[in-house]
Order: sequence, then C-alpha cells, then structure tokens
Amino acid sequence: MTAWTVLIPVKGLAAAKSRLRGARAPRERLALAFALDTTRAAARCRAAGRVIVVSNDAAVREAVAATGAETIGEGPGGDLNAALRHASAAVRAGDPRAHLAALTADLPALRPADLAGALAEALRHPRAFVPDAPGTGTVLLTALPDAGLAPGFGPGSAAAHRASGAAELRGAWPSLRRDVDTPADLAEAGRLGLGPHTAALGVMSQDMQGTVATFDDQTRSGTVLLDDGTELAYDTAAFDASDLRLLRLGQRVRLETGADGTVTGLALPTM
Ligand SMILES: Nc1nc2c(ncn2[C@@H]2O[C@H](COP(=O)(O)OP(=O)(O)OP(=O)(O)O)[C@@H](O)[C@H]2O)c(=O)[nH]1
Ligand SMILES: C=C(OP(=O)(O)O)C(=O)O
Repeated sequence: MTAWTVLIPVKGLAAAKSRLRGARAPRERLALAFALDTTRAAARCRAAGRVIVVSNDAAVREAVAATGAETIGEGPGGDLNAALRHASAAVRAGDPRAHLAALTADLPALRPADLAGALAEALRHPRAFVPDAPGTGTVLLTALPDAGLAPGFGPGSAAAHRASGAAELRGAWPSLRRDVDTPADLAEAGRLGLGPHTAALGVMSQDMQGTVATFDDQTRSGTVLLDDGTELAYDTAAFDASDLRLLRLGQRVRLETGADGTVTGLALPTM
C-alpha cells in the first residue's frame, strides 16, 4: 500500500475557529481537540505513512507531539497555503517521491476508513481534492510524486482546486467531508460520532432521543431512528446496561453515546 505523507495545518489557537463563538466549550479548546482527533484518525489510517502537523503554535505542537505525531513549523509565509508549501518542500527535500496529502484539522468525526478510501481514489490522479460537505471548501488535497501540491485553500477553495486541474473525488466519505466551522457543523459531527478529544469536552452532552425501529428479543439488540432520520444500532451490552426488560417498536427512548458515537445505553425519556 502507498504510504502517503499527510500534512495537517493547524492555525494558532488564539485566532482559530472564530465562527465557533457561542459553542458549549471555549473556541481554543475546541480547535485543539478537533486537531488532535483529526491527527489521531489520520495516524490510524493504513494509507498514511507519516502524519505531520504544520503549526507555529507551541501548545498545538506540544499536544500533538505527546500523541506521537510529527510536527513542523509554518515557515515565513504567514498563511495556510504558504504553510503547506513550506511543509511540502521540507518533506520533498528529504523524500523527493513523497505522496503528499493536505488534510484540514477541523474534522473531529474523521474515521480512518473514510480517509483511506479517499487516498486510494487519489492514486488515480496527479492532483485530487475532496470538497467539504457544503461543497464550497476543501478538506483534502493530494499530489502524486510528479506533481506539486499547489494548495489553493481559503473561501471557495473547491472551485479554486477544480480550476487548478485537480480531480474532484466523489466518494461519500461523510466523516471526511464533515468539517466544523459553526455550532451547527459541530452538531452534525456529533451525529457522525466525535473523536475522543472532542467528545471529552462534553459538547454533545444534550441527550439524544429517538424511537425504537427494531428490537430483537433473542439478541436484545436493534436500531433506533433519531429525529433527524439517522438510524443508530444498539447492541446487547447497551440494552443490558439499560435495565429495561424489552423495547416496543415506536417507543420513545433517550440514548447515551460513547466517544466514538456508538450507543452505550438506552433509557425511557422520563428516567
Ligand atoms: N498552519 C496554519 N494552518 C492554518 C492557517 N489558517 C488556517 N489553518 C488551518 O486550515 C484549516 C482550515 O481553516 P479554517 O476552516 O478556515 O479554520 P479557522 O481559520 O480556524 O476558522 P475560521 O476562523 O472560522 O475561519 C484548519 O485546520 C486551520 O487550523 C494558518 O495560517 N496556518
Ligand atoms: C480554508 C478552508 O476551510 P473553510 O472553508 O472551512 O474556511 C477551505 O475550505 O479551503
């Protein structure tokens, strides 16, 4: 399998995630948790040989280093694209044939398999990109050994990357496309299942509710339909933790979920 070098740019925390004011945790802590969860998922992706966080922020670099990922400074450019050009040049100086991928650091629901799927598709194009869920931004930009990364991140970057000749990758990869800029984005990411660093901030501590869609009384497991139409499975352990004897179809339940978004407990809304 091709070992990509994944560059994850992280802005200084003092200036990060300005649109997240008003969320249930301080902006700086959210931005750092997003970066740590993104880095953790990338490090667990089998297609990622190296994961390098690109940041000038000492607190970011220290926290990332503690997880075992590499860090590099931004160089003199002063913005995101300059930081990525600097990091790309540093990587290619040591390994001229490196496969380069730039991944934004605001993907707290990222699953390694979604990233692996996109990187596998990216092998078919000299340069490729994955737009974010709204379709206007970019979450992943890739370059094979004979191509430069040529980053064009910023507002409207999907159009910029398309115009630059990068191939648009069309897989679903919901956790990869779910970047978080606003409290509404964070709620969407929570529905996909937050990584442990973000989950630990308790931002999704409101209870989720839904109705029982299936219940198998042999295995004591089944599925619940959330109010937004998402279907979530609960397993035997989650049911057994609930102290309920059975569930009726259509019954209203409150759900507890773990850091990875899986259901860990069920209760009646009144309990
Ligand atoms: N190293 C580095 N990373 C950056 C810089 N600007 C943005 N980033 C990162 O690039 C990614 C996408 O940036 P945005 O979604 O605009 O995030 P943001 O700038 O923190 O958020 P807003 O204040 O809401 O625009 C995030 O991972 C940021 O941390 C920069 O100047 N240097
Ligand atoms: C910098 C970008 O992120 P956002 O649109 O989330 O600001 C981008 O998509 O290029």
